[in-house]
Amino acid sequence: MKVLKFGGTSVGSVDSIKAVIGIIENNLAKEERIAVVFSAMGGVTNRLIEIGKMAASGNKEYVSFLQVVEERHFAVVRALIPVKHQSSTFAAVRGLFNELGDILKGVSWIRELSDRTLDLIMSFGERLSTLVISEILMGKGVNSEFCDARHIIHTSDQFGMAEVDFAVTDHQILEHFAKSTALQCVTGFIASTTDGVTTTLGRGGSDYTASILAAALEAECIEIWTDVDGMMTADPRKVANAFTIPSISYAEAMELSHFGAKVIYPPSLQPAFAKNITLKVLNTFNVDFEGTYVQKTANGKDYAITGISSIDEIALVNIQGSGMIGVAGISGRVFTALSFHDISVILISQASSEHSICFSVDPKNAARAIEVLENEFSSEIELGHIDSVGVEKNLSIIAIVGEGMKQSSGVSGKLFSVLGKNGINVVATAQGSSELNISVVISKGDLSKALNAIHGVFFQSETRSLNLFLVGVGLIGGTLLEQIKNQTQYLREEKLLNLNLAGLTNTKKMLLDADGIKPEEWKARIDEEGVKTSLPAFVQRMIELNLPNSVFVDCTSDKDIVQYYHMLLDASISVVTPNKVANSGSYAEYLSLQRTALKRGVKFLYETNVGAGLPIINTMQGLMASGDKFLKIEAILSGTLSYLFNSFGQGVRFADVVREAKEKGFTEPDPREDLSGADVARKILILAREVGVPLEPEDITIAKILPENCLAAKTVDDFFDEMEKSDAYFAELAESAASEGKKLRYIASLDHGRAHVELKAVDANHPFYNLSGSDNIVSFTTERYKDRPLVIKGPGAGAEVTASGVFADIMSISSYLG
Ligand SMILES: NC(=O)C1=CN([C@@H]2O[C@H](COP(=O)(O)OP(=O)(O)OC[C@H]3O[C@@H](n4cnc5c(N)ncnc54)[C@H](O)[C@@H]3O)[C@@H](O)[C@H]2O)C=CC1
Ligand SMILES: N[C@@H](CC=O)C(=O)O
Ligand code: NA
Repeated sequence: MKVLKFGGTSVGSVDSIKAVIGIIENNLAKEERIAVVFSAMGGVTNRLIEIGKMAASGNKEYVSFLQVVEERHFAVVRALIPVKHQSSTFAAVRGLFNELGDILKGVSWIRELSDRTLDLIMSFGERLSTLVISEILMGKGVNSEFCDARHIIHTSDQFGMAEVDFAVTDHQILEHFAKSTALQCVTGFIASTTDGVTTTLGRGGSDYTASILAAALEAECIEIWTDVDGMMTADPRKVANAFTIPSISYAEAMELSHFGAKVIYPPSLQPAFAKNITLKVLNTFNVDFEGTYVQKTANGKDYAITGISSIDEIALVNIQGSGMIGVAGISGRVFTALSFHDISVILISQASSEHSICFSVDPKNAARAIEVLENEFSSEIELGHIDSVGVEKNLSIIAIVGEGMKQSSGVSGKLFSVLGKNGINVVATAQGSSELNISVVISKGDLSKALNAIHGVFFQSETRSLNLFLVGVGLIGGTLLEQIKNQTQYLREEKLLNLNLAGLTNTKKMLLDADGIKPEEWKARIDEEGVKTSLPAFVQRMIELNLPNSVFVDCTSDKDIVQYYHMLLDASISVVTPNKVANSGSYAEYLSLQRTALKRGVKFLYETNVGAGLPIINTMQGLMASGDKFLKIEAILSGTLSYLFNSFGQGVRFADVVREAKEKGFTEPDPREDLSGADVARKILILAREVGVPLEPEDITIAKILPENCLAAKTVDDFFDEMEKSDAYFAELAESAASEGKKLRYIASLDHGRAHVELKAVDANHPFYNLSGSDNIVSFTTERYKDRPLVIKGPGAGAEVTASGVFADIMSISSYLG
């Protein structure tokens, strides 16, 4: 025996009822013994309540509202019952509406709507839907019978939420089902007193009906047919990656539903749970989908938790005072007083200091809760033993639920760590000793971010998202987008990582889209949908979006962008950049960025500030962290200058090589920065700071490469003109080195806390002699690398290597965020 229950959406329209009939026929074809329970057509119960209230208030418009409800049922009859059988069904439906019309007329006369009358009015919803569907089945030749549950389920007269008399009910159900072999189409939600007065079963009432039937008939299974794919790991409207939980225990289902998951209402399934009856939650609109099995014990688990649930809005009440410490009975009084006033408590937390108790309630009860407690503890408050009672609003609760928590350690660590890394403050927390549920109270504004971030870390085999916001789509930014485009599939399939480009700006236009901008579409989309660029607005919008795992990528050489780094890091958004401006300003600025990132638990990564993609900064940070001491750094840090000195000479003009370097993407957006030595100075300054030497920009001595006329050039074009004029000067530079068998090298060094940059001619014995192309080289002499220095060498400029260095920083943030 199997009991099938179809909810309001499943019987809400002609099409959905067709699907329901198909499901029933399938079951019958398998020769399964089944019983079916129906809710009222979607929305009808609420409409009937509204109509009842209108009638009671003397509003005559209820009549036309009722006609609309009637027409909905007629439309189903017209569509799904063969014409020759329609008239009897029309007559029966009309009969019910006449009866309901009379009742409402009475209500409008006496202007009173008691709970008892309301139950009677509501009962028409299920009576109508069930009657119509049983007629449809009969029209299709199915041997079926309409069963008005008021004849078999008997209850107390607690209208609105009547209590079932199981002894009588079970007996009547067995008797009724023994009488007939026809398929029983049973009205959900409704029942009656032994005197035949109509009652209803409260929230989840139709599930309750199915559960009562299944328990009495000792069914093997209840199928709850609804409009979603079973119970999900999280609310899919809030977490796009949520997926169906294949198997869940009664206890877990109970916890999830307590915290807002609305697919089933487990308390109403208690009779079935008590008899270990399996429950399946299935989708009427996706019949072949497996759905969720709810059983006493769930089948093997793939994850440490089973699901995440939340309550969007709660208020947190806090009562505290030194007079509470060690005093027995305080919490007893708090909760007795609340329960006496019917205030339901959602979560309770008390620190072991006993100095305060906090609990959360529905915000609409918050003011009353305070009043109740202030009354209860008025004398303690007067004596100063209890400070006044406080309330905090605009909060949400998130609960992670799962029996698997019992066996695995580190679940709460993971929860709090992901919240911390996303800058989400935990206001209160509670874990029951059953270890089935850990709940956290957070600010309402962080709810969506928190749900997505938590879902990402606990359901890792589902794809996680990193949200990228890119500023500057020039050479490096553009190449980065190209690399991301080419890697999207690999990252998704192999690393289960979705790089979601959530925002993009160039100097003209900007575009933000939390759902993502495909890298291959960015140009077209920014053209069509972009709005005028404003960096403050971009940053503000990013912060407002409050997406989890957000990363700001600055691929500009903008000098004013730095001020936003602080704001971003402070909002727990990581920053990745090849732009050296932030790290080469004042030391105080450098330090403050480092500190803010640390404080907020996010990352500020800038590997490409020095040597482009070469692992220079990471290597230094690793050595520093593990306690090595830097004694000396010597380095060639300019790809552009390296290329120049490797290429010019013997008839090749200096200005032409500079042009080539620019075309190859080695130079700064303004090549004067490379040739003036400024770029190298910034880099050695950054390296000095990385090893703890607090230098300022003016502390670096820079040897000049260019003659005065070039340095004085006002524009980049003038600069090239001046270089052409200085050909003889450069030829002389190259020749004098070559004549001694030497090569020119622009070497930066840090020694005994002093940094300088000089132009040297080095011979073949010098370790920096053998370089080619845009090679950079750094040589670290440290306490651990004293006899032979640690050397890193390779191309230190260019679009591909720089963009891939930025990409690697982004990837390291993704691993950090887990
Ligand atoms: N080219 C290379 O080999 C390396 C470059 N870098 C650094 O990478 C950064 C980018 O360099 P490139 O891509 O070569 O420069 P680029 O000039 O080609 O690109 C920068 C882009 O940013 C845009 N931009 C500037 N300010 C902006 C703002 N406020 N809002 C929006 N967009 C803005 C510009 O219009 C330009 O399109 C620079 O900071 C550079 O120092 C670092 C390591 C190596
Ligand atoms: N312009 C720079 C690029 C890397 O920072 C260089 O030439 O090295
Ligand atoms: Na680097």
